[in-house]
This record gives sequence, C-alpha cells and structure tokens, in this order.
Amino acid sequence: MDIAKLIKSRRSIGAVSEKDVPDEVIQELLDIAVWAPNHRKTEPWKFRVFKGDARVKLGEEMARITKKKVAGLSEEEAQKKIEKVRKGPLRAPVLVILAASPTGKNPEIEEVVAAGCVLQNLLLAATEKGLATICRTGDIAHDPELKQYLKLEEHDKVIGIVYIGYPKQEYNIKAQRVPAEEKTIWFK
Ligand SMILES: Cc1cc2nc3c(=O)[nH]c(=O)nc-3n(C[C@H](O)[C@H](O)[C@H](O)COP(=O)(O)O)c2cc1C
Repeated sequence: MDIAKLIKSRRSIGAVSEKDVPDEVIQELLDIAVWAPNHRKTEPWKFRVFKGDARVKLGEEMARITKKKVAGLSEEEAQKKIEKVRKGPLRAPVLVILAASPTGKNPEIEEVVAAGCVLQNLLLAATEKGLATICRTGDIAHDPELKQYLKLEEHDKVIGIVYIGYPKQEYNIKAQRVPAEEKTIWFK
C-alpha cells in the first residue's frame, strides 16, 4: 500500500475477534517494527507478548495491583474498576507490551522517542496486514509492580499495550487532524 495511504488509514480499533493471530505473524511485525531510527544505535526497546492464558494471568496480576489502589472509592466503584482491569487483556487475542529501555547513552527523551517510532512501525505493519490495533495505557501500564511482572527493569518505561487482532467487521472510522500548517512556523 502507498505509504501516505497506509499512514492515514490506520485507526485505533478495539473491537477484534478472538481468532488467533499466529506467532509467526506477530514475530514478523516485531521484526519490521525494530527498523526504527535510534541515536547511537542503542535500540532502546523491549517487547512482552501475551497470548492465550497468559492474558488471563496478566489480568489477574493487574487486578491484584489495582486492588491496592482503590482507597477512597465506594465498594461498588472499586469492584467495577478492578474487574475492568482484570478483563482488559482479554479484549484481543494478542497483546504486545512495548517498553522503552533507556541505556544512559542518550538523553532519555531520545530513547523514548525511538521506542515511539517502534510503536508506529508496529501499528502500520499490522494495519498493512489487515490487522486491527489499539495502543492503550492507563495508570496500570506505568505501575512499578507491573514492570516487575513483565520482567522489565525499574528504569524501563512502558510505552503502551498494543492490542492486536483481526477486525470484527470492516470499519470506516471518520478521523481528522489539525492541519500541520497550523502548528508550523517556517524559517526561510
Ligand atoms: C502512547 C499511547 C497511549 C494510548 N492510550 C490509550 C488508552 O489508554 N485508551 C485508548 O482508548 N486509546 C489510547 N490510545 C489511542 C488514542 O486514543 C488514539 O490513537 C487517538 O484517539 C487517535 O485515533 P487514531 O489512532 O484512530 O488515529 C493511545 C495512543 C498512544 C500513542
């Protein structure tokens, strides 16, 4: 697909079927995604892939962590929040958690940006293959305890949880962007 068309047609889509996305397809997407620019070739990113029952266990871990953080909410609100977090990972057959892993060789922002480029590569490569994706975060994504569960280092930063699956239907989602012109000053 023409690159401009691909970039503009990518949309965040959460509603996917339970149909499995083969491991080889996910591996191929990750192998494409890592072709991102990165200063001093530090390649400051890590992936954690969840499929099958590992998603259930991830949801349980997220619920366990969330339970500790619902002070101040009513019993009903707390329960609702915990259950939402528990079920979260079941919304797609595959979750790719992408983290930036700053190496100290570059300013941290540069390493985070490089991982952000990986994110966009991943989303576009998936779109090109007819897969639906959405990157989600929320408080839980940045929780230090979750990082441990994900076998990430303390200084690693979760960029997002990318939900990947086959779309339930064809979507024609209207989207728009503020023209770049409105955010640009040219110096000539
Ligand atoms: C780092 C990052 C985190 C995001 N977190 C969430 C999220 O927690 N929940 C959500 O619904 N969408 C999340 N999104 C997706 C945005 O909502 C989405 O990209 C935006 O609405 C624009 O829509 P589009 O992706 O279809 O162009 C996130 C996107 C990025 C890049």
